[in-house]
Amino acid sequence: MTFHTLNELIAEGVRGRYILVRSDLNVPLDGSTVTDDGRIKASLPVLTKLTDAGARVLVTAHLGRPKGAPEDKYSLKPAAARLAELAPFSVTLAGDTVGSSAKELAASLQDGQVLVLENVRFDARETSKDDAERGAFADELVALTAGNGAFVDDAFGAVHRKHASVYDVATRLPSYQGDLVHTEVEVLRKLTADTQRPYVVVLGGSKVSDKLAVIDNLIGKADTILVGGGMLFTFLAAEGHRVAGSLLEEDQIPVVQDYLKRAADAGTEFIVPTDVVVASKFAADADHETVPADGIEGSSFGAQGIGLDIGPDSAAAFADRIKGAKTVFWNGPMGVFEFEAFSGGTRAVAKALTEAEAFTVVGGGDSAAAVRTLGFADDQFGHISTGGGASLEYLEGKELPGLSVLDR
Ligand SMILES: Nc1ncnc2c1ncn2[C@@H]1O[C@H](COP(=O)(O)OP(=O)(O)O)[C@@H](O)[C@H]1O
Ligand SMILES: O=C(OP(=O)(O)O)[C@H](O)COP(=O)(O)O
Repeated sequence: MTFHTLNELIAEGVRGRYILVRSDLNVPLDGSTVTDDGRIKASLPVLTKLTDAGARVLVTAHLGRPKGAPEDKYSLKPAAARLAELAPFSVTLAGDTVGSSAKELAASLQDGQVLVLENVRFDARETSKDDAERGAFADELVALTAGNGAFVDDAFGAVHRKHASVYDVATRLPSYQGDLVHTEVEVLRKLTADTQRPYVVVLGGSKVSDKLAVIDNLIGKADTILVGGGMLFTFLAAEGHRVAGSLLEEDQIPVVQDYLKRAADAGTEFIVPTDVVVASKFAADADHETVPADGIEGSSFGAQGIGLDIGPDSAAAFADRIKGAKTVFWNGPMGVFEFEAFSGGTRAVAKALTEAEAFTVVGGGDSAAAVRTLGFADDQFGHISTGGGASLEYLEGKELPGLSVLDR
């Protein structure tokens, strides 16, 4: 695939033009505080280049997974405020996405200024499976560019989503690849073109069904897949164990059983935790204890117990595998690292990556936030990617709608 670049767009001239930029501002929040601004910082260079060149920039972005209607807790307010603090240009947030506020503020936008539109997922059409519905929303976004606009996709974390602000707008406007997307794709392209083995993939996090789907194509590609985070319970259930109140995708149990069956023949080894930290409730101050992975319901909390981290034996086994690898890709925290009591597995995995003599990539909004929150520095890893699901889908060899739509 070849893409029109941001530099080409700037060379064509952007002064006075409305440039629609899809950024990934999906940052972790604690109330209205941004707890990791990595994605905002990663979005700055493209916005700075465009504003320096005199563009009127309209930023589209999502935050979380609202249900197609405005919800205060998913507002881009905190992200836009942090962007405004960091940016050398003026930033305003519209009160809506394509409504009267967006239209009025866009109309009065000056050269070199940025208007962030409210969370695109406040409109159900953004994520609709229906092409016409998404198209109608894309038309309204494009209308804000006043007839002479262009589109820049710089939201690497969302390139695997066939959503209106990622995909459909690119079919309606001259479209360009942002520098962040370019850099991220280059790193992953090199990783897939020349994978040094052993190649270890570490998976965790809470987007369990998304990630279980990705594993299918990693079987036969990765030498070892370490399974932690929320998805480990579906693996334990697939092995016939009871997981009490832990995260479980019951309908995925047969899928995981199939993975486990196919893996050995394909030369991929799954390593599933042998011990788990079980808590009385989902809270920072919950009572907790470490139990064998096949004894979760036997913890003091019985059927109420929730597995919130991998146990220390599993963390040590994972660390060993990671240290023996030549390539490591990690997406998804091993546990609820936001609570200190359940951060041990994530910390151990992060430390092992920093100690491995390997090319290491950490992908995902929360995974990147985790390593920084736990005190690691970005330069201790080969690459910290802004996209978790997007990176994984790239590595499994899937076509990413947000990239293929930009192919010239
Ligand atoms: N056992 C678990 N139960 C519930 N949530 C978990 C568990 N392990 C990890 N998580 C949560 O997963 C979240 C990150 O998941 P995800 O969004 O999939 O990762 P990323 O953003 O890195 O792709 C974190 O907020 C963490 O608290
Ligand atoms: O946080 C994101 O993905 P990630 O958790 O896989 O890194 C992106 O912003 C995409 O969000 P989505 O998975 O709700 O489409």
